[in-house]
Amino acid sequence: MPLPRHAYNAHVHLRALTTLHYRNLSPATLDLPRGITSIWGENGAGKTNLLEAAYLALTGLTNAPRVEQLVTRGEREGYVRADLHSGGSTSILEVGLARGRRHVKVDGVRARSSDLPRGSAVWIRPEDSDLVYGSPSARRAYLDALLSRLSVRYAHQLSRFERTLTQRNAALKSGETWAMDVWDDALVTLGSELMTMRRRVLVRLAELTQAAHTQLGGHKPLTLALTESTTPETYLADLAARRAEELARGQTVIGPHRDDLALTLDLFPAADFASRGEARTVALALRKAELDLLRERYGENPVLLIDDFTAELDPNRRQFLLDLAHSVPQALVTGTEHAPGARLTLRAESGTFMPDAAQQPLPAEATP
Ligand SMILES: Nc1ncnc2c1ncn2[C@@H]1O[C@H](COP(=O)(O)OP(=O)(O)OP(=O)(O)O)[C@@H](O)[C@H]1O
Repeated sequence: MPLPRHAYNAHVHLRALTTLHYRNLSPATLDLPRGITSIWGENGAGKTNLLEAAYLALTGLTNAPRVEQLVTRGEREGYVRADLHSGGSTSILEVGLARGRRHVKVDGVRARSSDLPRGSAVWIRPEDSDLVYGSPSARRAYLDALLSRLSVRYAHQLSRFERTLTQRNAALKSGETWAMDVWDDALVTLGSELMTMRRRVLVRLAELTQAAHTQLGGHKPLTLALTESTTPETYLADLAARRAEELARGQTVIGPHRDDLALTLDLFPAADFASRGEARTVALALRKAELDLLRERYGENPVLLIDDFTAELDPNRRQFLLDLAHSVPQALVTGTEHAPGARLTLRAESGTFMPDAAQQPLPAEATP
């Protein structure tokens, strides 16, 4: 079923993306129209790097384990900048990468990563199947990242929880239990709030994921549920009951850091039983739900970043991706061939992106 075009009026428009010393990308500013920008080229040309740079500049987020990896080898510092039109005005979002850290500015003023508009982009990647096949930590990371983008409070409480957990684990390892009640109280307060917020979001996330799964032609019933190691109501008592085990293992064995987002297909755990195609369909449904939740939360359409639509061999799923790209006001779509219906087509080659003369551009749309 084709998706409605431009279901929401308000949207963000990434007008230009600048990169300097970012991975293999040549320093450049790319002017980007609304509609689909197709970026195509051979393996290793830098297509993923460009989407990663756009995601970082828009949201302040990265999947890279270390910031150093983002800086061009041999350089000391890197930089990305997004000229973002949203809500009638244009903001300049800048992320500097230096000494292993991200340095953020919004309109020239120093800011925190959390000040960037976290609902401004959704990134769909071939690796998303790891959400289904990977360990619980991959699904927890998806849930935590999504909730952190929906709620500044969640992001804040999550980082406080993680700090408290580290300190509590250190106390367990050293056997210094004299302050354990203090750690327990802090952990339970923070962890219970995280669990409650996860439960609340899960209801809508499940509805939206199931709807997208059906749209994608997934035939088996899909369910999403939280597998919880404890509950807000029993957390404190459960910690006390597990104290001896925790001391023996030197770590906190229950809490939201141990929970999972259980995905079942036809009542069987998708992680163990889904076929490769079924897993890909579930992963795409989760990303579509992320897009829907972000636009419900912020009332704006995020910029959609689709990495390697050509990796999608199933015709239904490939069409779904292209329909999705057409259903939002702006999408950057990479692949080893060009995406049909693009307003701008860029040929990627060794970290450079040149307008593709062979592709007839569509007429530009008026911008406010
Ligand atoms: N920090 C870095 N400095 C320089 N080059 C890097 C850095 N990090 C990654 N690269 C290189 O960037 C190149 C392009 O990677 P990228 O994943 O963007 O390619 P791609 O066009 O998406 O390819 P594919 O179609 O295979 O996914 C790779 O050859 C990689 O080695």
